[in-house]
Amino acid sequence: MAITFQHVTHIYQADGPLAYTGLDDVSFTIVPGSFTAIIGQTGSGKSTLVQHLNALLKPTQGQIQIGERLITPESKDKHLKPLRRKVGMVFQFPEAQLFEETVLKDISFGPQNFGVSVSEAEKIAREMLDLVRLPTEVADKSPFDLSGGQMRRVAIAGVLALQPEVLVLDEPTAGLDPQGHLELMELFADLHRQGKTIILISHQMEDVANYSQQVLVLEQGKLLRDTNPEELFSDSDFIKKHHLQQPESSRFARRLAERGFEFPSLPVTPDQLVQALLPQLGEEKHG
Ligand SMILES: Nc1ncnc2c1ncn2[C@@H]1O[C@H](COP(=O)(O)OP(=O)(O)OP(=O)(O)O)[C@@H](O)[C@H]1O
Repeated sequence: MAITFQHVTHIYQADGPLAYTGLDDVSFTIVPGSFTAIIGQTGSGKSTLVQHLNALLKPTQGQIQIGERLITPESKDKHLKPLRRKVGMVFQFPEAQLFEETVLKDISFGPQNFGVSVSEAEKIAREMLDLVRLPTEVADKSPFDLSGGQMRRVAIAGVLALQPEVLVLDEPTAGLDPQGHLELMELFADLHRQGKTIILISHQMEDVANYSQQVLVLEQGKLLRDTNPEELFSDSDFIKKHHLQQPESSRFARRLAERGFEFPSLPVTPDQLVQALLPQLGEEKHG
């Protein structure tokens, strides 16, 4: 399912004295099956942008094509259920939205809400537990008796239970320890390999470098760059000017090697990596 924003502007409280432009004339396309990172300083419009992906917010101007569905400022709130099923949203700290008395009931709530029978929904829920790598024993526990990382997996399993084509993740690893962080990122990478479109809001440039194929850089509601990690992190001036960080180079360098780039022997500093890559990027672009 492709997603295309065409000149999308979103103004909060557009008719009042406190009108504020959250997104400003933003255009881009996300192709099916891609892994897109959305980055930018706090308040740059990342959450505003992703809330348009399942029409929680609608554009004030412009339009958005999400698969077959066109969302315009005039779109009504009716018939959005199919879209909301196709685009799964994992908000920040999703475990705060757990509410059922058992893990199984929590995960099967979504499918049941979409008309799936209780037994079928529970079957899906068990499959999702496996998918997010939680042991089957947790099914009958209260979600509130689990660790923070496990609770988050339950919440993500609840979103995945609707079998969305697109998974939107708003800082999904915030507050997790490094191991929990890595395990979740690897889970998203697996889902991506299985064909899901992944859209990730992240402040962690390491993840942007290691997992994404497309990077959208926002600043004050404007789309500054629609690029890829190789080009983005090769542009030291842009990185400095917009207060972004260079990722640690070693894993990123390995990833570049897989794509046929040559790089200096490890370990390398980000600057050495950039110097080694710049000419090669030029060659890739032009020939
Ligand atoms: N409901 C709202 N009403 C008015 N302004 C809002 C509303 N929601 C967000 N904003 C403003 O829109 C701008 C973009 O907010 P948004 O939450 O999209 O940023 P963000 O990039 O996701 O930030 P963060 O990294 O802190 O989550 C901010 O200046 C914010 O204060």
